[in-house]
Amino acid sequence: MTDTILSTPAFMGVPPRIALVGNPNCGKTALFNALTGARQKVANYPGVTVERKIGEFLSPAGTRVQIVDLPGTYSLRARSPDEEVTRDVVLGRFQHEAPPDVMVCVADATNLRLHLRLVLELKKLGRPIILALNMMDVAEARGCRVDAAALSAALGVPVVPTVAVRRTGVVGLLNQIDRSMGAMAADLAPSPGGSPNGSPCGWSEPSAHDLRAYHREVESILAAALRDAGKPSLATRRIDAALLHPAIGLPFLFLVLFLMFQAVFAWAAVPMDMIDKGLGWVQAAAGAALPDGLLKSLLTDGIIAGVGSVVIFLPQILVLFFFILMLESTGYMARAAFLLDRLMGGVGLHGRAFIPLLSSFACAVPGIMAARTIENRADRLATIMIAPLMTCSARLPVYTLIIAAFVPDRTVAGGMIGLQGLVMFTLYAAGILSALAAAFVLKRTIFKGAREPLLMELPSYRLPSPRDMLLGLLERARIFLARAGTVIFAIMILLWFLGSFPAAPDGASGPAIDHSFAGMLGHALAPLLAPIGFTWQIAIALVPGMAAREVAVAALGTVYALSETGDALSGSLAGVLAADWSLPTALSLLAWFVFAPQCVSTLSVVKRETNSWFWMLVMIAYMTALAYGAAFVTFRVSSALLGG
Ligand SMILES: Nc1nc2c(ncn2[C@@H]2O[C@H](COP(=O)(O)OP(=O)(O)OP(=O)(O)O)[C@@H](O)[C@H]2O)c(=O)[nH]1
Ligand SMILES: [Mg+2]
Repeated sequence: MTDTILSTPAFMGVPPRIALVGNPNCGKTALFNALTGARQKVANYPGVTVERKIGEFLSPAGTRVQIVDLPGTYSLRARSPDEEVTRDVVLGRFQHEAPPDVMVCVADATNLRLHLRLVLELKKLGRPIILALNMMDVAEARGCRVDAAALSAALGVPVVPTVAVRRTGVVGLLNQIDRSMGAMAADLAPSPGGSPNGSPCGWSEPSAHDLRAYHREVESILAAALRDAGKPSLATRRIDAALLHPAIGLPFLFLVLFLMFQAVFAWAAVPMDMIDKGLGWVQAAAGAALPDGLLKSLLTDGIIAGVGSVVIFLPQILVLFFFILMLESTGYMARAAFLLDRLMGGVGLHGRAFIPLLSSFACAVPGIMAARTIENRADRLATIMIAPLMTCSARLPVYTLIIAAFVPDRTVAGGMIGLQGLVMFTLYAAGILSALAAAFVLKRTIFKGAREPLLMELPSYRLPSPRDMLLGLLERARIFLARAGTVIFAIMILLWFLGSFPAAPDGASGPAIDHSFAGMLGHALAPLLAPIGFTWQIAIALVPGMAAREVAVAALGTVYALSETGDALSGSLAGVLAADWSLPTALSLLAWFVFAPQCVSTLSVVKRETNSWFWMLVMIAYMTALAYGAAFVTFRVSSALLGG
């Protein structure tokens, strides 16, 4: 059989392609990761995967197989952009790609009544199908018993039980994939004319009548194969009785979010201090070991001061992601969406907008992409336009740096609440409230439309696996450090160059950076930013800050290191800022960062997802106006109050 696969014309040159198709949250991506060793995002709410992801594996028969992970969908009657991706890939309409050779339908064994309907819809396409009966561990625990052989006979497709998160059944699935490809190749050999690789013609959206017919067919299949339906999870019901309770639900959610910001400060303090000391030591050692000159300046002022000022925030990023990963993997995320549905509706947003917005706390790019799960275009655009107002993790270093420099580290409310954490919480709240306000305005002006109800499956609660949490955090650390080591590193060298050349003329007074290219740029921009209280050093830092938010911090590190007239940077960057800026300037810069248009990657993903330059330009314009206005008001009001 192996040989037939390898020598079959259909597979010559191109590897055979397999697609994972199924309802949302049934474990497709977990299975994809188990098969390919990839680390695609797996989380416990519907709508995690919103684009197609491609991987590869070697089948037991030695065939290199390409596998496509797809967004979850309930039917091929796609309604939202993520579902359209799945429909188009399955039907072979996606970017002129041939349809997959074999489809692996993934179904949640505990919810077959819902999941089998899609299997029937796919079967109608007349192409090879394998059913992966996933979540068998959960089914077993709930006393739900499915007879896989009877199910296979009733459905007419091979069935393989799996537990994707534990890789159970993966070998069985691989063998079945080989068998299905072998059978396909054997079918092909005698009649090369009837290519199953051609696009399946004759697909039409199932009508209401078809859907009813599928429903009846599912019932008769279940009658044959479901031995015991089992009981729904009691734990999930009990937890929901408390956490979705009208009086407890919202306060609990706010408590969780509040704790998250307190923890970002409290838990991260010690490791950050250690990194700070370590960096100081490295900087001093490098300074002492190297002779004065360009190399020493590049290393200590450019690289260590710049990149180091970003790396120090790693612990905070990890604490933030620890909370986000917990919310996502336990299943609480989908509950939070329901709890906030009323609030979202109040400003005209769709309930589904909650997950894109919460994801934007990590980064606006995946947040904006998650808006693909929203069917209505006006609702989707409104969500995309406000997503960058949520405070992304790259802004965390900027906030922390300024807070550390200007907000005293003490507790308020009788020692219960850290003041720095409270200020951080306020900044996040400012972002959230302004996003809601912007949505309110947008939905009443540009994106008018009736509000649609939120329909979303609530997943069962799950205990996050410590291993997955650890891997998830390591992945975040890797991404963060890789950025510090590549983008930020490169920009710092460039900035160091621009800040060091041309050198100051003989006999000039003041720091050399005043006479450099960067200094010229800063001084040129300064009049524009003077009304909002920014110094020329801030003006320099804002420009590379467009590449990535945290670069602004690194840039301040380098600019101030080069501005020092004495030896190397004395004391921490926060200390230098505290001495150089007035409090109104610091507050004004915080206000700027709450609203200012995001990094280049965010803007380009807005362009891609809306498929228009127009919305990207609108975003830049409205956010810049907001940022300038907010910084102006903050600077003027605080200057007046503080008599500055
Ligand atoms: N207990 C158990 N949990 C599973 C199994 N497979 C997946 N999960 C969990 O189910 C949740 C959903 O898994 P995903 O792989 O993200 O599901 P998906 O089908 O890709 O979801 P979408 O991308 O939203 O369509 C995650 O919390 C997984 O850890 C399984 O076999 N057993
Ligand atoms: Mg997925």
